[in-house]
Amino acid sequence: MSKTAEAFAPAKVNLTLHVTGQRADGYHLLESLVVFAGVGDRLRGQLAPETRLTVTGPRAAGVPTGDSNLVLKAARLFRPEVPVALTLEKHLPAAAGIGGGSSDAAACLRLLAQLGGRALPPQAALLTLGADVPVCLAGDPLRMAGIGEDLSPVPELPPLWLVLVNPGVDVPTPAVFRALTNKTNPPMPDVPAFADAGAALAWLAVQRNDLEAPARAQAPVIDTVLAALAVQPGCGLARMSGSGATCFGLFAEAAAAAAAAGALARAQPGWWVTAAPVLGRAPDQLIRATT
Ligand SMILES: C[C@@](CO)(OP(=O)(O)O)[C@H](O)COP(=O)(O)OP(=O)(O)OC[C@H]1O[C@@H](n2ccc(N)nc2=O)[C@H](O)[C@@H]1O
Ligand SMILES: Nc1ncnc2c1ncn2[C@@H]1O[C@H](COP(=O)(O)OP(=O)(O)O)[C@@H](O)[C@H]1O
Repeated sequence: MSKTAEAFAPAKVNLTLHVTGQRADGYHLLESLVVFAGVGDRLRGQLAPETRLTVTGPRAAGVPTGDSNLVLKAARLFRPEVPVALTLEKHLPAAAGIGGGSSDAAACLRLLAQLGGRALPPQAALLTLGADVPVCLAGDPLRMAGIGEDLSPVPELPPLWLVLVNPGVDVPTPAVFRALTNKTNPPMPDVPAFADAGAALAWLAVQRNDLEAPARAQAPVIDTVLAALAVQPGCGLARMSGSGATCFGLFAEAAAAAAAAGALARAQPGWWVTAAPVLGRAPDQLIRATT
């Protein structure tokens, strides 16, 4: 039987996202505290005569299955090729500010490195897939700067839980960056070591997501989502992730997060709502050989 492996592609969440400048090529300079959630897509692979991709799962609709899928773009970075039959099980909404495609690409790189016994491609190659791919490949809570290539460690975070909410509107990333009027906003201070979840929430509350205002202007339902999250018992912070439209509530208690997710799902059956822990440092848990 040929070798198989499975990789988890967790949702990426920008707990903060400060836009501090713009490069000559138009890309924006960011400073972001990035974490990963215990909810995500799954990618399974088996060595095969040639590379092919099947997309399944509850959020498969609308995800490209051909060459524009970031999984196939990632697979193509291996030269010579590692031919593999891939099944991507989509659980995350696409184009939603939680890096679904970037995290899938990172999962594919881990999977092919494992199955083919190869080294991971260099960082310059990763950036050709997307600015979020290096942080997704690292898979750790990190401070992200530059356009996404400059990653540095942060002190271990206290246990925290997320409620992720996507109202089902599309806000394309380039359009949100284009609509941002002030490109030079104050930087994000160094992330301190937090004594507990309360200290982390207090620090995060005075940081920002600079893309929230332009995204809200394009999709006013984001205001409704943020307001609905903020009033949930135990919600310490409600903010948008990335370029939206997914927003998160941050909680110190798992039970409060689960209760909030239940209440929001009942009140808004058309929204994608899920509760999940913030993952700690354990990128090796993101891949496992299945034979
Ligand atoms: C905004 C962020 C924050 O983590 O997240 P998402 O909203 O995508 O999840 C990312 O920087 C997005 O990363 P990613 O989605 O990989 O972006 P890319 O495909 O490289 O770029 C899409 C487009 O966004 C704009 N872009 C992206 C990154 C950046 N630092 N500056 C930009 O101006 C550019 O217009 C680019 O053409
Ligand atoms: N595996 C994939 N999953 C989701 N979207 C993908 C994938 N491959 C390519 N795409 C395309 O990438 C775009 C960005 O998707 P995604 O990474 O989920 O969003 P975001 O950058 O907002 O976090 C989508 O418009 C989608 O068409």
